[in-house]
Amino acid sequence: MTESPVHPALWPAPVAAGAVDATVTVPGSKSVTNRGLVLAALSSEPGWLRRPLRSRDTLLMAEALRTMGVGIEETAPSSAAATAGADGGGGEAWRVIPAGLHGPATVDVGNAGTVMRFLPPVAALADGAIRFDGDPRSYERPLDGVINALRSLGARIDDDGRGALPMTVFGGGALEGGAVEIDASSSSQFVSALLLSAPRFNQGVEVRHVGSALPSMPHIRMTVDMLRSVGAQVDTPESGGEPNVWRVTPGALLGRDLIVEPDLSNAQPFLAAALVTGGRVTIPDWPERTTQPGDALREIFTAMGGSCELTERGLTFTGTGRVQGIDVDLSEVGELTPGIAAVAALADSPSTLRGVAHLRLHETDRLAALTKEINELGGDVTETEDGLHIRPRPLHGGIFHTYEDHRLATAAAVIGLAVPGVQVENVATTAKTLPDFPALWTGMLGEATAPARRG
Ligand SMILES: O=C(O)C1=C[C@@H](OP(=O)(O)O)[C@@H](O)[C@H](O)C1
Ligand SMILES: C=C(OP(=O)(O)O)C(=O)O
Repeated sequence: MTESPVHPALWPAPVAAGAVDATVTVPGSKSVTNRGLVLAALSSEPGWLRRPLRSRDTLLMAEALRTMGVGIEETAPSSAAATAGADGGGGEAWRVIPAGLHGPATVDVGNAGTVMRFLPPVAALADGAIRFDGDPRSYERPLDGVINALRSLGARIDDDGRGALPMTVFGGGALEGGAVEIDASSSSQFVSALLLSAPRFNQGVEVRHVGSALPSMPHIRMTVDMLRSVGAQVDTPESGGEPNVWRVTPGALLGRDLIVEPDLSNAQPFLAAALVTGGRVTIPDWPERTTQPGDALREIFTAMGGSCELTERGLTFTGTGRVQGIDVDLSEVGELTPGIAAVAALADSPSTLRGVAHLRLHETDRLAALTKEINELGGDVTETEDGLHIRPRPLHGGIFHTYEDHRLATAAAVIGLAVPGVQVENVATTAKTLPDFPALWTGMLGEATAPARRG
């Protein structure tokens, strides 16, 4: 159904005139916003999401829930409330009003992993047929773990036999739930999907992961934390349970008032700008404690050549002007890989990025795309079985193709800071999670720059 948006235009990535020195306010987290929407929709009372991310992935989530009957109202804060920060900082808020979930409905997942994985369990609780469709790439992304688990928990689902989109969930108004085994080694989102809806299953759920290592564990912790914050009882391996087993007890969820944290993975290109230009970037509202994987950037980028400080102003990252390569296992924080690869391509020593074989099934095959695009600029990147080996080389300008992958586009912009003539194909694809990226980027570069320390 939905054709993915085509924006073939080339965006000339700006070269940094010197060391950046900027404060960049990053919009809300995709992962928190979409979990917040699902949990609020399943609650027994209305709730609020303040500073929600408004991007393609989150608007698709909101629209899908609306088509199943949930009320999601946009509220623009009064100017007085905005000044006082009463809405959590002056941004828009969403009021979510749960209602009886029903079909018939059609859900457009776009290419959002969170929408295609988190909503089938919600649809199984609805009354009526819910059809799921999306961008061509969504047909290729793994969904079998969710489909098979839901079938074994009592749902009726018609797909074309591949265990993938498009498909229809025939909701019966309730789902039995219970114990289920899944192999979630291709996406942690399978586990998150089952846990998020489980308080509403008659028997709750016991999810047992069987298979090779689970990626993106912080995202599962985010799911558990957010479930607990709306009153769900969750047992986890970390809380003394069995390894690889999560249990959710059935029960009503509370409506709550959630202020969405800035998206720390989307802070990555801006922090990378400080690193590669030997400058300084502050991200306001960086949380002191968070389950977001982007928090790991403090350690990873420090190891690559900088220092950071968390104060009441936010996180300030300061580059030294020297960028070192890194040997790092990114299995917990896979979505940071494109941005780290971009910095590694500009470093003064080789890097090995490991533990991210599952990135071949993300928005695009990220390992193949990064290898091809960096090498076409003169780089020396090879794919390994589970990651990338990057040997820095002097790079030159050229077209950087982005394969409708927001993180390929932001990675290209980072390289463009140091390499004249990089043209980013379809920079508008950043709208998946960061619609204002080009304006934020030029805004950052428009703030004071000091003579570059790099080189
Ligand atoms: O649950 C989430 O919000 C996410 C989980 C991760 O998915 P995978 O485990 O499929 O990598 C991550 O890469 C994605 O960007 C967001
Ligand atoms: C993998 C990602 O997204 P999705 O939620 O579509 O899986 C990502 O944002 O890097």
